[in-house]
Amino acid sequence: MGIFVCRNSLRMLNVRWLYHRCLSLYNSNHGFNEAKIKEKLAQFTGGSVDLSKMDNGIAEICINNPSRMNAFTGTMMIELEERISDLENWKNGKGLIVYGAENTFCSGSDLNAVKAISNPQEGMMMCMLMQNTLTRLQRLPLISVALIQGKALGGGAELCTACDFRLMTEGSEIRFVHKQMGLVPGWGGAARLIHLIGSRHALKLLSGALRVHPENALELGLADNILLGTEDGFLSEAENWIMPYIKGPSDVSRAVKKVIISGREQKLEDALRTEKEIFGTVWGGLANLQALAKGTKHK
Ligand SMILES: CCCC(=O)SCCNC(=O)CCNC(=O)[C@H](O)C(C)(C)COP(=O)(O)OP(=O)(O)OC[C@H]1O[C@@H](n2cnc3c(N)ncnc32)[C@H](O)[C@@H]1OP(=O)(O)O
Repeated sequence: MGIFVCRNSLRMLNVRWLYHRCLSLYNSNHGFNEAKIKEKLAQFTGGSVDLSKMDNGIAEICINNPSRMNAFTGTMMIELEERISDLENWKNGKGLIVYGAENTFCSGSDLNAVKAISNPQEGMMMCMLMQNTLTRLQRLPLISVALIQGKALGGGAELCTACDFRLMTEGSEIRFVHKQMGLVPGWGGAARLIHLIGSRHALKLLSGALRVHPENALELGLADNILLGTEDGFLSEAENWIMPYIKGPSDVSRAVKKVIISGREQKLEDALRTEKEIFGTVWGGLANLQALAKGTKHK
């Protein structure tokens, strides 16, 4: 009996380890040394990444470093990874809102940290850590929304592309300022932007470091809505906006997000097979049986 329990726990651990390897892009095979770059980043302190999970199945991540326009210090990059890990293990979650403290989104990476790790090796490690984290954010079985107030600059612009939807408030802007810093996006923002708006528009935004205002973002398909309320009401407006998409039981809502992830990321045949597997998790499930028993109509 003891051996059976032990074997089972080992299998579960193995499955979880494999699951995390699949969700992440880089591991030691790619020359990525997570412990080493985290040790380095831990030297650049300040700010925090705060997570709150609510009973209605919506979580909020607050990028919190207002004295530097919510720029990501080293410790904040580490914390973001920890918060995403936490959300990966939150089995009742349905939605996620990512926003910045004090009415501005995020001004990218902390320039003090950038200066101190400007050698290419460490820059690449930081880039791999952030790509891993943002890819895992994008692959969460939660419907995610970036609430953009004020400015989303550089890495902040990249962060917002890792969410499923973007809501912008009046006067806000998304701007890939990398070129003006002698850089290109490194947190996966260019690849995601091309998926969102196509390579022609993406090229304009990156090569011109253009400011994208809400109306323009709507036209491009980069933003999904413009919020017109007041500063203290934007978070609840974002919650209301996401509600219709996360209505109903969490297993069904999470299954919907999972079929979208596989359809987006896999080749058609693989995506079809994955869709079948996910279908099998909801077919004959409680929500399915209840809908059948009620004789649900869709008038
Ligand atoms: C792969 C990732 C690539 C990247 O993310 S590279 C970083 C890209 N971001 C930037 O270059 C942003 C540089 N900052 C700016 O352009 C301006 O500060 C910004 C955000 C337009 C705000 O302008 P203002 O409203 O006039 O405010 P301000 O300049 O006085 O800023 C207030 C305080 O925040 C600081 N701050 C803003 N962005 C920062 C950053 N990324 N890293 C470190 N500190 C940053 C700024 O230095 C100022 O601090 P202080 O009050 O002078 O002590």
